[in-house]
Order: sequence, then C-alpha cells, then structure tokens
Amino acid sequence: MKNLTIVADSNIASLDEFFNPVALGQNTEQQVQVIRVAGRDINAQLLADVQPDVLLIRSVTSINESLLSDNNSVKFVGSATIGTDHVDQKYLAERNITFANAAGCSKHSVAQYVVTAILTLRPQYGAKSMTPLTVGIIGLGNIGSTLAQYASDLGWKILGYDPLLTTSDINNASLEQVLSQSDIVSLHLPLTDKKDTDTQGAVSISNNVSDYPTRHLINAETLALMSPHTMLINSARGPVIDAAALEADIDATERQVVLDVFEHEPQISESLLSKLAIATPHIAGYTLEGKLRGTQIIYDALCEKLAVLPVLSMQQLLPLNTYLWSELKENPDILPKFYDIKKDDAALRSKIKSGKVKGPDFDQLRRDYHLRREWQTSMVNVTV
Ligand SMILES: NC(=O)C1=CN([C@@H]2O[C@H](COP(=O)(O)OP(=O)(O)OC[C@H]3O[C@@H](n4cnc5c(N)ncnc54)[C@H](O)[C@@H]3O)[C@@H](O)[C@H]2O)C=CC1
Ligand SMILES: O=C(O)C(=O)[C@H](O)COP(=O)(O)O
Repeated sequence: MKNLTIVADSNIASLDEFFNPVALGQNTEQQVQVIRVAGRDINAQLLADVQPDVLLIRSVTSINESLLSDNNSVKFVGSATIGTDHVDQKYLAERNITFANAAGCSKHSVAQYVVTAILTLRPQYGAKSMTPLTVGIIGLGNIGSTLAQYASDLGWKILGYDPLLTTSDINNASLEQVLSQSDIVSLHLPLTDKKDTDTQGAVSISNNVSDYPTRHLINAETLALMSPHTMLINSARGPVIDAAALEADIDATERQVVLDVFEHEPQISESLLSKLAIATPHIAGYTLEGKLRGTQIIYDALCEKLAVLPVLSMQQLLPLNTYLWSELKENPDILPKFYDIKKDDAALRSKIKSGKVKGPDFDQLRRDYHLRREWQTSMVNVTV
C-alpha cells in the first residue's frame, strides 16, 4: 500500500497518538503524513494541492460537492462529532467515499453540561425535599436518554418527546405537552430540514431531511406554549431555535435561557447574548473523555477501512478520574462547583466587541478550551 496522507482538523484530540504508522498498522516503508489545518480552512484548493487519502474533520468543515468535486484522492471522511448536519452523506455515498462519525461520543459530557446548567441557575432543584421538578427532553437518542438517566437518578420527573422512537417510560408525551408542562425544556436533536416535494409529487431526498424537521422547531408559536417560568436549554444545534423569535420571547417573558449553540454561530449578537442566563461557546461536549472518544471512534473506523486491527485505546491516554456519579448524585449541590459553567459564560461575554462576538474569537475560545473531565458512571465505555 502507498503512503497515507491525512488532512485533519487541528482541533481533533490526540491526532499524533492515533494517526501514526504504528497505530495505523502500516509497515516500516509506509509513511503516514498528517497535515493539521484549522477546520474552517479545509477547502477545495487545499485538497487539490495536497491530494489526501483521508479527511478527518469536526463540525465546522462542510463536506459537500463544492469541496470535493475536483478531488479524486479522498477515500475516507471521519468526523469526530456526533452531529452530521455539516456532511452531505448522500454525495459521499455516490462518490463511494466511506464516512464515519462518532455517534454518542460526548453523550455524557453534554448531559452533564445540562444538569450543571440547571443546578447553577436553580440550585433549589438539588434539594431532596423539593417537589420533583419536571424535565422536558426533546430528542431521546444518546444524549437525551443519558440526560433522562441522570434526571431520574436525581429524582426528577421526565416528560420526553421523540416521534422517531417508540413510546416508552421516557418517550411519554407530545411536543405540546413537553413544552407546556415542564419546568425545564432541553433540546437534543439533530439539525434537519423538511423534505422538498417536486412538481410531480415525488420526494427529492437531499441531505439531512426528515419527516420531523428540527430547523426552527422552537419558534414564536412553540415558545408561546411555554410558561415564562420554564427554562429553555439548547446544546443541540443553533438553528433548531429561531433566534429572532427567542429574543422577542425573552423580552416578553424574562425566560431563563441557556445556549451552547447559536443560530448564527460562530458570530453572536450582543443583543441576544445580553438576554441569556448562561451562554457558552459550543463546548457542552468538550470534556477530555468526550473528545478522545470522538477520536477513538473515527480511528477505529479508519482501521476498519484499512483492514488493520486497532491497537490504541483511549483508556491508555486518560489520566485517572475519581469523580463518581454514584457519589456526586447524593450531593447535587456540589455539581456546579465540579464544573464552573459561569466561568465559560464569562469568557464568552468578555469577547464582545462592537456589538457582537466575532467568529474568530468564538473559535479561539473553543480551540484553547481547557477540557473538563466527565464524572464517571457505570455506563461509561468507549463503544458508547
Ligand atoms: N453542543 C455540543 O457540544 C454537542 C451537540 N451535539 C448535538 O446534539 C444532537 C443530538 O445528539 P445525540 O443525542 O447523540 O443524537 P442521536 O442521533 O442519538 O439522537 C437524536 C434524537 O433526536 C430524535 N429526533 C429527530 N428529530 C426529532 C424531532 N423533530 N423531534 C423530536 N426528536 C427528534 C431522533 O429520533 C433521535 O432519537 C446532535 O445531532 C448534535 O447536533 C452533539 C454533541 C455535542
Ligand atoms: O459532536 C458534535 O456534534 C458537536 O457539536 C461537537 O462536540 C462540536 O465540536 P466541534 O466539532 O465543533 O469541535
């Protein structure tokens, strides 16, 4: 086999450890060249110049025809992320390019971010004597169901809505019920659009379309179903919420809103930011474990593509972690001290210049983020 050239987003954790000749099972004559580039700088010209075999990305690189139409070298694209809305998978399949993402990699990190945000803004919910609060979860996949598990461990009630899954003890309500009857509503959805129907009535399938589209699922109409007391948390994708409608809603209701993702990310207006209870720069999944798991999953997928056995496990790279959920859940009041989410919020607000947080400042906060640790549960493992 020839040498392997990899273009990789420099924000992927532990690139050196996972993507070298030994870890990729290459023999001594074969070289592995890893070219690190900021995710937003991976473009068609670079791919034409470098002719890589493999592209490793995160969420800020759009993979589509305009990136790849002049390139014949790429055979594998791995995204070390859960979300896939930035990837035209149909186009990759047509080009016979293998695609892998890191489903579930940061499900604990994001669920832990949500629990921390709730207990930071409403510490009273940590008290055992409280009447149980109701957490509304929209989207009950890996993250939503993990959040439901934590919420249940804390004695909270769950109202959940996921039209693509069968009903269950957590998938137990309509969208209207979740929005109108919850103390907290947390969104855990992919970003999808509605299917277009062409003039013949046939459905034209484009990328990331759904019978239950999520773009602007939270809009003026759905916000109006929520009591002003209900906190809204979005750590899914920004465009799931109509930002203009959200600003109008907060002006009218003074709702507590927590955003980790923004409709116009990486830019955020000061006007929106000033209305939010907590705002963070898309770091809900940024724990050491979450990021390493993302790398591990695409490494495993690349090994499969190369028909070699993976030899590296992220457990070999993780420092000891003694934070145990079994202990923390007995003292939920210490969770906001375990992860100081207000510090992340302050760092984002400190970047406001001329009425906005600019894209490069938002990206810099993410690039330089000091990765948190997950608290450990018996559910934690690499294969999620
Ligand atoms: N802020 C961050 O750092 C991170 C954000 N994410 C975002 O979180 C999203 C969810 O992640 P996972 O739970 O791991 O994905 P998942 O694919 O395991 O679950 C998503 C669930 O949403 C459901 N769903 C789809 N459309 C729906 C609709 N209209 N209404 C209700 N439910 C709907 C699906 O049936 C599925 O069960 C990702 O797609 C990604 O965009 C993921 C990781 C980190
Ligand atoms: O996994 C996802 O999906 C995410 O949203 C990522 O955690 C976001 O991180 P980047 O890929 O933008 O570094």
